[in-house]
Amino acid sequence: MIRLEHVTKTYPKASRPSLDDVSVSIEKGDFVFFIGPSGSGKSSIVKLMLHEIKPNKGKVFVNGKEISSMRSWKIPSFRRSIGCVFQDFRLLPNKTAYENVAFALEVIGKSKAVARRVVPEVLELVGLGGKEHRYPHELSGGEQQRVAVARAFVNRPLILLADEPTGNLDPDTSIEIMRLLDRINRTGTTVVMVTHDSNIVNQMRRRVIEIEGGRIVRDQARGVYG
Ligand SMILES: Nc1ncnc2c1ncn2[C@@H]1O[C@H](COP(=O)(O)OP(=O)(O)OP(=O)(O)O)[C@@H](O)[C@H]1O
Repeated sequence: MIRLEHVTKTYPKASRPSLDDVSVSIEKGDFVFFIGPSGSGKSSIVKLMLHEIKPNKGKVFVNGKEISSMRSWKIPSFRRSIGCVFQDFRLLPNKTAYENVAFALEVIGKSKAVARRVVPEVLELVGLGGKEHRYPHELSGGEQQRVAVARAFVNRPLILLADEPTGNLDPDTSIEIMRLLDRINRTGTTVVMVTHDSNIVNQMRRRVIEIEGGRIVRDQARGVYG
């Protein structure tokens, strides 16, 4: 599903690589945590997977395609095929929960009729039934993140990337968001999550890949934070 082959990434003006000869393979349906100290290269891995940055050396394969050589006009639709959730939710502030989720369908050309059928379903799934018409500022942080998860999942992506999705949430709310990601994973979606949250990692007991100084130092099935 996702494969990095000997990937090295050195940002312009940097004196040393942020990722140094990283190779990793993530299968369909996996649930993977990327952990490691601040600045170790975790977000850079997510950015490579989304083709937001390009490797200096090595190859990145997503869904069987080598994305490092993808034509630029194909990149927007490629990105839309991956669900993304971030620490800061990134909802559109002037759109309701319903509209935020419906917007993800609109941009891939789905009709309003499809949105009317699918959006309430997915908002129900994330536990926001009845709050469809609230604006982000009328929702708690946890609820906003649920909207973001609904938006990421509404197109039933094969891959969901989550960069510190619980970073702004309290422990109980974080666990609720993890339950959702776990449910999504059980539908067959591959979930890749960057986190500093040791409790979450220790509770979930999924694959843990630890990065330090741009290199993979541990790759453990059913791992702990360490
Ligand atoms: N656009 C950039 N230009 C130059 N250097 C960058 C850029 N983005 C990241 N870096 C550097 O690359 C290294 C890895 O950064 P990255 O954001 O991948 O780390 P991270 O593990 O996600 O950190 P954190 O946990 O703090 O979010 C850091 O040393 C960072 O300073």
